[in-house]
Amino acid sequence: MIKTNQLRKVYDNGFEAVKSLSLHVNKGDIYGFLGPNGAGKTTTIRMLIGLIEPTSGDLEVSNLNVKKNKGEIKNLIGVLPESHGYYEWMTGEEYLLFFSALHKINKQQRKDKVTELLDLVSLTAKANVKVSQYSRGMRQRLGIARTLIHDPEIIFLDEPTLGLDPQGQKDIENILLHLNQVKGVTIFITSHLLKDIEKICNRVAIVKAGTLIEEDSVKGLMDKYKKDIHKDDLSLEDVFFHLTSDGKGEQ
Ligand SMILES: Nc1ncnc2c1ncn2[C@@H]1O[C@H](COP(=O)(O)OP(=O)(O)OP(=O)(O)O)[C@@H](O)[C@H]1O
Repeated sequence: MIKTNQLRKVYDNGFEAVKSLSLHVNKGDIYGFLGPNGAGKTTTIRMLIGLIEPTSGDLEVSNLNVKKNKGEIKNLIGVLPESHGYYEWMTGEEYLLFFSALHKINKQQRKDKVTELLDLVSLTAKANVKVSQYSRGMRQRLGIARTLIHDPEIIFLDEPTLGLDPQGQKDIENILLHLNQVKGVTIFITSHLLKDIEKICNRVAIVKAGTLIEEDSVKGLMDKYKKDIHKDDLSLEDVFFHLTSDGKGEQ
């Protein structure tokens, strides 16, 4: 579903944020893309969605070369960036109707689609309330609904639970599990909340300083490292720290 081969990004100031990254995301995965701050996660997502050009390397999304098929890929993916603005003066329903029009969804189908999505993210009761009055959790759920307006095959979510309380985090997790299991959407997600990632992801990649350290199923990683980390009830977080901490902070 997503394939990168020796993907590399050197920014204009000469900083190499992503170094020879080869990733494989399968159809139907909930794929956790993990790494400390500054590891290159957002940079990688921006290349995968065609927002910035890689310096070198190949990347495919849905069997299409991203560099050559930007227009087509836009129709196949949904994106929730790390920080994004809302049109505060619109109601939740108006906001989704606006984006369904941008995606050129048939006029008759727009209202039905928006009603379905508001229900999916539990915002039906708030459909006619202005976004300016939404809590952070409601905004994130509305953002997820927005990514789904054109029925994408894959969604990219950059820290969707950032700043949410435990209930807000759980709500997002439940929506993502439903989308994946019932609708078959492939999900590429970054998060620093490793306990949640462990619960919902089937596969993960761990990156550090732009380099891939591991890519495996959650169970595969646990099995691989349990002999090195002597701990009962080993968690993904333990494996993450084992692989990424060297006493140094962000570089
Ligand atoms: N436009 C840019 N020009 C130069 N360097 C950049 C640019 N954007 C990001 N970087 C640097 O590239 C590195 C990777 O940044 P990126 O945002 O991709 O990391 P991240 O893994 O998403 O981090 P976080 O977990 O903090 O969101 C960082 O050191 C960052 O400062």
